[in-house]
Amino acid sequence: MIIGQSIQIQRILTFIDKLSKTDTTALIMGESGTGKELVAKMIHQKSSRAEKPFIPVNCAAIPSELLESELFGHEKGAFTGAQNCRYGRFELANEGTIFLDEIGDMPLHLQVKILRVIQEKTFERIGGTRPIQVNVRIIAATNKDLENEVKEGRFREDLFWRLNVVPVVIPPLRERKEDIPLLCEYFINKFSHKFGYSLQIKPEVMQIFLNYTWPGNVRELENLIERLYVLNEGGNINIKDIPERIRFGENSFQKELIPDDLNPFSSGIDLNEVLKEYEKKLILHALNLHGWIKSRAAKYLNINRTTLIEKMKRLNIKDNENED
Ligand SMILES: Nc1ncnc2c1ncn2[C@@H]1O[C@H](COP(=O)(O)OP(=O)(O)OP(=O)(O)O)[C@@H](O)[C@H]1O
Repeated sequence: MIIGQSIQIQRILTFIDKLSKTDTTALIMGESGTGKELVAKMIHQKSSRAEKPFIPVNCAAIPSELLESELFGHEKGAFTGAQNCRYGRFELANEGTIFLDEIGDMPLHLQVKILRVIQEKTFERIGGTRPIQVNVRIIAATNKDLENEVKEGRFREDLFWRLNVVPVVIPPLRERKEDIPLLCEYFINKFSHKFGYSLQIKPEVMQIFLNYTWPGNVRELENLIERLYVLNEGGNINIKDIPERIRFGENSFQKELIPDDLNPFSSGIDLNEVLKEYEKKLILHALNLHGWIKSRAAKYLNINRTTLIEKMKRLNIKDNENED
């Protein structure tokens, strides 16, 4: 089930409906963990091939020297150790769907064979001469910029255009934050069946989730909820239960970058947090420069003494006992 109320997810659901009524090749693009395999499975399950196999192949996880035999199989005696004839995944997926995950990592010589399967619906097993006919729908996915891979010569342009007939782009979770509460609810519900108890996320924790950038996308959120189930036997989830990486992730990263005004903040800026840190630095600088005499430091900063005291309290700057 694909969860999400964002416009982007609603649009993807419409795409899935349309794609499941046809037999065209589809290309799903998105960062790791955004749900590419889930979308591919859903297209298959809603299609007329639903009763037939859905065969996923992670092209990046299988060493390139094994990938060809994994995909296309081999004849008996095709190479040392090939004692029996072996069916490849294309044959196993016959009448169903093959999901070629991480297709951007597929070696060029295999891209040619894939192109031929798309165009002619035939291939040969390794060591074989007899063309084998298959009726397989191909859905491919990638987290790479395939157009760029084409430019760099690592991906065949003809295959790119063949795959890119109907591109589906799944945006990262940080670009559809309105899906986060729904996804939390969905995973809490899912794991409550497995663990036999439930969790509640406090609003301040949800705020942290909304501020975080989720580089591992939905998979990271799902893993976090499972982890919270393992470590907390039910009840409320408080801020202290959340790993520091998520609690302070972006902020601790930014703190290191503050001295350099023009640093490239690759994943966005929490302006209030950065300004607060910068203000604290300037106030500490002024206080140190003037021996922690607040009236002088305030004058140096061109603010009132009372404003300085107020700011020191807010920024948690401990007084150095030097009263003026
Ligand atoms: N919108 C969603 N609703 C419910 N579950 C989701 C959603 N998106 C992703 N998931 C879940 O998140 C996990 C990761 O999704 P999936 O494996 O489909 O991602 P992927 O993009 O194929 O990742 P990778 O590129 O690393 O292979 C899965 O458990 C999947 O069920």
